[in-house]
Amino acid sequence: MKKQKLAILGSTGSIGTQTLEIARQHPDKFEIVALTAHSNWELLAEQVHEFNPAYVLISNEEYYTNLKQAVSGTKVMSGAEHLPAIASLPEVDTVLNSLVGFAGFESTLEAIRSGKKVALANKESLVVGGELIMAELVKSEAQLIPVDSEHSAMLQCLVGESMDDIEKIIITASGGPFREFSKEQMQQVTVEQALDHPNWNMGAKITIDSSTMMNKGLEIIEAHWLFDLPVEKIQPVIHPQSIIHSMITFIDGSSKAQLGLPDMKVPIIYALSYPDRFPLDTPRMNWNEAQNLTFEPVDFDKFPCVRLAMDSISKGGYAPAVLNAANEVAVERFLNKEIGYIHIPEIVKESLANIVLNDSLNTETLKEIDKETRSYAHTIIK
Ligand SMILES: NC(=O)C1=CN([C@@H]2O[C@H](COP(=O)(O)OP(=O)(O)OC[C@H]3O[C@@H](n4cnc5c(N)ncnc54)[C@H](OP(=O)(O)O)[C@@H]3O)[C@@H](O)[C@H]2O)C=CC1
Ligand SMILES: CC(=O)[C@@H](O)[C@H](O)COP(=O)(O)O
Ligand SMILES: [Mn+2]
Repeated sequence: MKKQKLAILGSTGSIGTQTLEIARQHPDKFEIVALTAHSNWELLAEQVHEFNPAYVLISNEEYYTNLKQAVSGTKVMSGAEHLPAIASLPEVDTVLNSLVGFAGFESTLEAIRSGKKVALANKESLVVGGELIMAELVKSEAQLIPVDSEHSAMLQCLVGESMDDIEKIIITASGGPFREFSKEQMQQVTVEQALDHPNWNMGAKITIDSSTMMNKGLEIIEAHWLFDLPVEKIQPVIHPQSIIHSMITFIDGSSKAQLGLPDMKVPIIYALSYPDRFPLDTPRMNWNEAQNLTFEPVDFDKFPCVRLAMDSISKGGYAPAVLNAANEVAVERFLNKEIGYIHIPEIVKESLANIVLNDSLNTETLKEIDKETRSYAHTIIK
């Protein structure tokens, strides 16, 4: 079998390193052509020594010299502006986009324009520019396969089904570390508490998003674009065990669910092997050990970010990009202990109310609105 040639954008992160674990298990199936990181040049250099890619890029130029001196036999590049070029390298079959935030958008777009198979972890790409990405997808031979666990579950439930038969998607949410907190307790939340996700070990930004449930809001927007469904047909439900990764209810009342331990290697390998499956050596569910699978409604009052995200997609245009940029700034400032936890939804709400652009959507104005919103959000914080 011909090896799948991979470019992993964000190879030093949580998803990137797990993708490399999969490549390590399957040296006969994957060849690593390109790796990128932002600042962690030491880990990137180790990855280069192990996987020997033809290209390596460090987006933070400060670390170019360190990286260049640490590796040989690989083309070393620096600067975030070159990420889309890595995503469209002619020798690459599959782009695994595990960058975090808006920084991943242009690479997704470019990978699709150049006809790649795109295994997409970077949900923010679809949040900010879903309309542009889906328009490019229909024009090219590219494939867009979600890595996000819920969307992978949806895709797996939809194999062999007709899209017309979907009544609704049930997107599950763990509820994060503050599921049982009162609104008063939420006022005192610390960074350490918010980074302590009950089920998943992930990068810092998505872990904070899970705690505010903005993650679920972003994922509803992601599902809206991936499966071409109105937001009203995507219902979030709290499932604290994170065993059911999502469900589809069909027009005859039947529902399908995809289950498994909370382990991102499963959706990652599914995206890489789709439409086939590759074996994966990872822990299995023990079905003899009884475990309760429970469900609760989402408390939209305690987690206002979910509604803000749903409203932003209903508003359309640039609103989701404003939501995303304000959230990225608020999360970063919270992680730096510069604002309180409860300020995160406030900053997003105020940005959405004040930044409006009615122009038709394109990449350049998307970049401008992202920049403008970031600057506005920092101003509110001041
Ligand atoms: N982790 C998970 O389990 C899941 C993650 N996702 C999504 O996948 C994406 C990646 O998440 P995760 O792996 O947790 O994130 P991490 O923070 O762990 O990793 C992010 C990666 O992107 C690089 N990076 C960070 N900032 C920039 C930037 N400005 N420009 C270019 N590269 C950058 C980092 O480099 P460096 O290490 O040098 O900083 C790192 O390689 C996110 O969109 C997230 O929402 C979705 C579902 C599950
Ligand atoms: C693993 C994954 O896909 C994350 O997006 C996960 O869903 C986060 O958990 P929450 O359900 O708490 O947002
Ligand atoms: Mn998810």
